[in-house]
Amino acid sequence: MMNRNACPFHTLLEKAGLRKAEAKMQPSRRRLLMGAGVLGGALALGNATGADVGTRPLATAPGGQGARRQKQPFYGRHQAGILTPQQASMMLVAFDVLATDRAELQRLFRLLTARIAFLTGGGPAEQADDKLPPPDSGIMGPEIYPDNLTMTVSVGDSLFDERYGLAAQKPRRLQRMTRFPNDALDAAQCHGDLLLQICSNSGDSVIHALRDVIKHTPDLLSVRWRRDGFISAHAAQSAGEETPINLLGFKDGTANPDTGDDDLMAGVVWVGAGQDEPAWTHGGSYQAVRLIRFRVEFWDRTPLHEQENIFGRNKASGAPLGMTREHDVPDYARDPDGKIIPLDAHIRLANPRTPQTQSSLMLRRGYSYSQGVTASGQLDMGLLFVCYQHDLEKGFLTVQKRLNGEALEEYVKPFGGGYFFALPGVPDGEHYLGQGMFA
Ligand SMILES: C=CC1=C(C)c2cc3[nH]c(cc4nc(cc5[nH]c(cc1n2)c(C)c5CCC(=O)O)C(CCC(=O)O)=C4C)c(C)c3C=C
Ligand SMILES: [Fe+2]
Repeated sequence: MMNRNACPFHTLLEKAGLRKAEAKMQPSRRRLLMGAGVLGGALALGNATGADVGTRPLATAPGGQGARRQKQPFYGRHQAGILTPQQASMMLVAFDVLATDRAELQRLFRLLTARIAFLTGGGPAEQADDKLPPPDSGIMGPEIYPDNLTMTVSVGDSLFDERYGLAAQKPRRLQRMTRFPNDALDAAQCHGDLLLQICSNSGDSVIHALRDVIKHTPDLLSVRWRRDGFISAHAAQSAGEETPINLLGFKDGTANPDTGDDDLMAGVVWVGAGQDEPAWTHGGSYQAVRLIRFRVEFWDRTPLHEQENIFGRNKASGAPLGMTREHDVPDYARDPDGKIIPLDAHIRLANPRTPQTQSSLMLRRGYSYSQGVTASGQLDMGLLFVCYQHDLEKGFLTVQKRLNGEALEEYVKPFGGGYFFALPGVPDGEHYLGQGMFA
């Protein structure tokens, strides 16, 4: 077999960051283990560089009280919840904005900033006169624990219509999601002026955070659609070291770019000065959300080798077909006819790993969903696909076009979602989310 290190093609890919996740795996696992010994229960992680705390692995995998005290700093150059290692519970909630003018919209963003800063930091639940409705729902008791909560705010293309005079400030690639050939979009579960991605160690903190926001914004926000998601508690507690398994039984997230590599994140995830985008967008990211139902009954009757050929990976280990370890890197140049990994395998279409397709990299942060049964009596479960990229067209749209017609389509049905722009972070307590839009 050819020595990969001597191969100029691999050297190029490595330079381009494609193999860095693998290279970084060992030190990051070592830090995790060291941290577990030193810190015991997890505590707040610093954000000294101003970068998203997710660029550093969580120091430990706490349970009980430790987990409830785990905190993701709110202030920084980027919002939390993007590079942050995936927490166990998530909710996507899309809103229509009811603000009647620009000043009211600014009030909304100030209010959201204040609530998120409080909820993610924790503290005593607000009390009031018992003749008034309690300010807090009370579902977490008298003390609000941070519980590793992140609340990531994104805006949709419709926020930049005529209502608030923001058209000139619209991120250049932000657009309304349109139908792909395999989609069956339900209008009631698509789009939104504003999207909140709420993630936490537990479902009750996620619900508490949602109820808090709704309680504070009755005249400013109206829920448009909502979905709850989860990954296994075990994968979540590993702080990014163990890849979650999706509801088709495959590890999902293996080949994500390394969130600990700041240069790579600057090129893949964050909008920056090198792009033809309004200055206020720098530090933000394009977010594509797709609600995808799985035909699990049909999938569970599909032979294993067919399932594995559809993804191009071994089901148990997550390794690319023909390889042994999950983070082994497929070598498509050595398999030009798809004898080992079929040419229409999901991973091969999604990322052909050529220098030309390097520009379509993205960071995926998907969650499973499961809720009852469909009208036709099938299990209603699937994937809340979420990905972040610095350019929606080069990232999600290009990859989705390559995936159109893939073998996996027989088993999945996208029915909702939308495209959003995740706002840049809030540098300090003097600023608020989205402030740059109003400059
Ligand atoms: C447009 C982007 C993508 C959509 C939509 C998408 C849907 C989708 N994916 C899975 C399951 C897996 N995806 C995997 C890898 C993978 N998927 C995308 C993009 C989209 N997937 C990318 C860019 C990649 C990485 C490819 C690579 O770099 O090699 C995998 C393999 C493991 C992994 O790397 O995560 C699985 C499994 C489902 C079920 C799904 C729903 C339609
Ligand atoms: Fe995928």
